[in-house]
Amino acid sequence: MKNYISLSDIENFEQTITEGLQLKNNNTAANLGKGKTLGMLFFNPSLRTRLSTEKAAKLLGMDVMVMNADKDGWALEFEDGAIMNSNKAEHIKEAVAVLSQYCDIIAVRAFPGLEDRKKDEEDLVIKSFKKYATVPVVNLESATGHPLQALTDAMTITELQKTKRPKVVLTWAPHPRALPQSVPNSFVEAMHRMDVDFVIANPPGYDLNPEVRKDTQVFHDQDEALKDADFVYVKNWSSYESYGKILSEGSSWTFSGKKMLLTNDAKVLHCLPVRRNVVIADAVLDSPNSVVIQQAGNRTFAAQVVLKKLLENAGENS
Ligand SMILES: NCCC[C@H](NC(=O)CCC(=O)O)C(=O)O
Ligand SMILES: NC(=O)OP(=O)(O)O
Repeated sequence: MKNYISLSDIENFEQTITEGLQLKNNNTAANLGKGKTLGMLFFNPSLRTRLSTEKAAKLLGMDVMVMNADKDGWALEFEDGAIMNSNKAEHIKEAVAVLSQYCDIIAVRAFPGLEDRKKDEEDLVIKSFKKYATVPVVNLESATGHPLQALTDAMTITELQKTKRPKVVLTWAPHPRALPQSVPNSFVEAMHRMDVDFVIANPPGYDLNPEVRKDTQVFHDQDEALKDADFVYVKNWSSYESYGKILSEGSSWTFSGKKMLLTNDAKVLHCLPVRRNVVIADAVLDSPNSVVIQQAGNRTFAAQVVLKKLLENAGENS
């Protein structure tokens, strides 16, 4: 693996899931990253991604540098040929070229603006890092995807599945703020690469990008979709069609104890942070069906297997 920008950078998905779960039980790569540095740049807040990726790097023996690039760095210009006489002090070309000398792997978080669909779909920040970096680049959640989260989700389902082909439901839930489609996009991509019976439930107007969901069955009736589910992934996202908009409060879509009864005693996943009693009810989050803490724990090992593959590839090429 040269970079980890999207799930498609993983060649053998099943093998990667297995390797991630093996690392959880037995850290066989504790020295692989000795003398190497991971640099992480955050343009948005984070708890899990920041700390689990730092931990993963340290489990591989790497040094880690973290920067809140939105607050502490110079305002970056991304446009080619820009005349920089306004508020942007540094061009991405210099910034990334410099970072590539300090770091052996660069990881970046940059959420979408959710105002201009075309612009967000260009995923300019992460793509620019990839373009100008001379070292591998990792996506810590970009405008269109959150592939470290999706690998974690796939590992968690694999770890917990009791049947060969479980039913997995991705359901939309309400939220007071407009959120990215990045997490559901990458989760859909992950489910397409697993042997699962996968469906999506969301209100009308919230259908995800057709290029991502492909031929996945979409229910606009949540109760119908939840029937016999073995895993329910609850997540809010803003509208893709009416781009970035909140179309309805949709409180009837909150994942409650009553909704839980429609499922096959399903395990409930969420990437966190979760708004209690808006997205998922206390009765569910505080029940044994909720696996959100185990899921967040797996973030470390998803990050570890990705960093391991990037280090191995760099080692082969040096
Ligand atoms: N990576 C975890 C999710 C990050 C982001 N959630 C948020 O911004 C929630 C913040 C809030 O609840 O106000 C999202 O949905 O993509
Ligand atoms: N799930 C996730 O990415 O969490 P953070 O936003 O806290 O990193």
